Amino acid sequence: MPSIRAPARKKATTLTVAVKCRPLTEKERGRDIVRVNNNKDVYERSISSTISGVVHGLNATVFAYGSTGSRWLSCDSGKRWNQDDGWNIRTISSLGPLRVHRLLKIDSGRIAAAHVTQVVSHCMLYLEMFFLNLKYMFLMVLEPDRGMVGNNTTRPKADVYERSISSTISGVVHGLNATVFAYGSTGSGKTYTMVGTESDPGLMVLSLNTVFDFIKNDKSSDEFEVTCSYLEVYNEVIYDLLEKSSGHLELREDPEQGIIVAGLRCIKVNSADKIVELLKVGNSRRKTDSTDANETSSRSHAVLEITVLRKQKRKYRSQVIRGKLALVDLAGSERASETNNGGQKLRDGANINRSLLALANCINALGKQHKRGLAYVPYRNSKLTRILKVGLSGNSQTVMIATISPADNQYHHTVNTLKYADRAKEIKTHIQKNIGTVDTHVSDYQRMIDSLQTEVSQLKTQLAEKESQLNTKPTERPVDDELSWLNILSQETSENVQERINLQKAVFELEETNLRNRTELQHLDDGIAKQQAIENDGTVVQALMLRRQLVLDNIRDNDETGVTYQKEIEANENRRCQLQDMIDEAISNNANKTYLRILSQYRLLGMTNTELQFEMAMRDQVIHNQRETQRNLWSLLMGLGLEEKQLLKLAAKQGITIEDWAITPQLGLADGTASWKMGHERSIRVPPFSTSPKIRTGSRPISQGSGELAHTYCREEHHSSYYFMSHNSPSTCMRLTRSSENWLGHRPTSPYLSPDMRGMRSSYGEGCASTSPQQKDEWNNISRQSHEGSPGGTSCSEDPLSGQMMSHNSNTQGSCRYKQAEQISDI
Ligand SMILES: Nc1ncnc2c1ncn2[C@@H]1O[C@H](COP(=O)(O)OP(=O)(O)OP(=O)(O)O)[C@@H](O)[C@H]1O
Repeated sequence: MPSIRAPARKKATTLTVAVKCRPLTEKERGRDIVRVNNNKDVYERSISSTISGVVHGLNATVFAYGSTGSRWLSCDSGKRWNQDDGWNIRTISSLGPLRVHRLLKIDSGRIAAAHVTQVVSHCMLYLEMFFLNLKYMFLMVLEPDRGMVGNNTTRPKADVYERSISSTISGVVHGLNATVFAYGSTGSGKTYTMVGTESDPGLMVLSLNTVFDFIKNDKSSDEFEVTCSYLEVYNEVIYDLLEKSSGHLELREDPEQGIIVAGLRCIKVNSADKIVELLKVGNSRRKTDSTDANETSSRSHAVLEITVLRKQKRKYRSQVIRGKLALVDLAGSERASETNNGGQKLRDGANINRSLLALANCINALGKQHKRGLAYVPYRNSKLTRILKVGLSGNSQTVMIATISPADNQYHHTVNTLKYADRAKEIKTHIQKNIGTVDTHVSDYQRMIDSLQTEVSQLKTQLAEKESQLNTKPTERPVDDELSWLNILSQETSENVQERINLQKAVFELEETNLRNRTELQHLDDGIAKQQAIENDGTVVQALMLRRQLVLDNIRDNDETGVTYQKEIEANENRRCQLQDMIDEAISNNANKTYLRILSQYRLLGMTNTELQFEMAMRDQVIHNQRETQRNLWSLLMGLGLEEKQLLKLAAKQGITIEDWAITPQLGLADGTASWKMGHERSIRVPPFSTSPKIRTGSRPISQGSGELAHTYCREEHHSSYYFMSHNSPSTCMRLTRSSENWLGHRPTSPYLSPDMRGMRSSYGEGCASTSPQQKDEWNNISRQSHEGSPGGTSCSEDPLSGQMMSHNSNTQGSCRYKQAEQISDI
């Protein structure tokens, strides 16, 4: 019986941006250019009583009057407010949370900050200030007490914490995601803010205390489980800080959980102290170095992730909610001239700057409110931005702490940081509770990957044994050299695969964005034509034209980026061919067949693993889209005037369970014994650049067995034909059978298919953008051949890695795949 679950309610929220200024260091004495000017007094003494009238239904207007030139907003300035600066309380509406803005002010190269703080309950108060130079408003500005770094006279971090993120953190125990990251130039105090010291613990420690305090004081019968992981991204490689000698880790995308790092150690913890211990160990492994700008400069980005699983036992059923908290300490942006670095440090710096630039570009794209949804957000340009993706635009309540230095020589960095912080305020995220059951489709894939990983680790052990044997035989030294050379090749191959996957995904996302843009363009054209023909409202037409131009500009920009990606894909493909030739040659020349076979198999499994992740990401994307469609369907139903109660009653009559308050991701994917009347809708991705997404109705659900989640079928899944791999001996072939219980050695088609096949694959821009009827037929033929071409559904094609012919097996999946091909061919 299909169970139906409602889409979790989403709440739009904006990034909370706090600016934190560190104290001067001894070296910087007397070079302070930052003033945090507290205007509380001004407020208290002049307008607070006026404002409090607002909650009693009175309107209030405050304006400043005075001659030009005075921009200070302090009580002693004599001339309080300046008209040019334009104090302007614009909107006062009843009921709503209080908005407190603090202001940063740039004046003739000196930076000053002013803030307005006052709590006026139940009244939304927008205060805006305009300055001649730059205009900044922040939710909060955290100033240092007047003192020097090291004199321990700075404002206690607990204060910062209380005022900025404690409420965000407590959401985590209620199933919400939260991200807190510190952003600023090198030496501005990011690590101090996030990690802290023994006497002045950072936000990481304070957050953990909040989480555990909550759990300790919880009076319900809920069970809690807290796990923690700690990773660093150094030179674009991810390492596990909780592993003594961590290997390189890979990123994987999950529609529910966002980006996850495969193989990252998650440790169960039951006290904040335990995590602090782990933090200490992790920090000692972190790559730091001394530079001219900072004696202990972090050369990597570190991410501490705390997951809180809360098992709620309810009367009728139990549910699990999962909140995740990511605390990120970024490496600092730096100028080579300031750090005086050379060699490895210079290279590290370049990598740090590249990933921070990628982050800045994402913030820019996301912060352009008028362009929201139109511009492509280049998350894929760095591991850091992929890790922060959920925090920047997904299901997360996010706090950005912009750290600045008060010293004059940091002026440009400070302005830069403030610029990005200002932009980041516009970024919107959507938070929703993570309520779920464990047996989602993800667990199937996870099992498959786990099984592959087990195999990979077994092969690793065999390799290590073989290597130690070789090391004990001096006569075999040349073989040893050859082997390490092969290892390098193997490593390069896997990097090449990873790069290809990233590029494919980037193209995929880019075209997804442009698909939306083109859909909007079509609607705009229709709207303009209608306006011109019927209503002829000049203002509306002008507005539509303006929007049209904006959309067109974005399409052009995105297309240009797409061309660059295509070039990179070609270069990547050429490199792959070179690597393959080298490996093949080595295999045919080398006598140590056993070792090479293991090595080759190891390499293939590694690639299979990566490809599976690609496959999963694609599927996840489809599932994600489908959920969106269902959400829309649900809204439609509600919009039709149907009451939730009626709907639930109707569903109950049909024997359909509706979990909680609405419909399920499985809507329309029933197993045939029960059906949702409006169900079986299936969102199918249309080729890029077509005019509108289509929703299919009435097609028979394809199921792999009762109770199992059916999968969404769409164009990008077509590359997932599974086949046997034939190596030296057929007996060593991996069995590629798909079952809902177990995935053994499945191998989806390589991203490096023969050109014909590739043309049909998910690489948008290759296959999808221009799929002609002829191509569709060709694809369908290939698909049919591969699934029913030979007895038992076995057919042959070239091994993309070895060039040998391989048999394809279409097991039970075959007929389903053939159905998919038919469905696609009508699009
Ligand atoms: N609020 C503060 N109170 C006291 N000392 C501070 C404060 N903030 C920073 N510092 C000190 O300033 C120096 C630089 O800080 P920190 O290492 O945190 O900078 P960072 O931004 O993380 O630099 P990088 O990006 O190079 O790692 C350190 O010596 C730190 O102890």
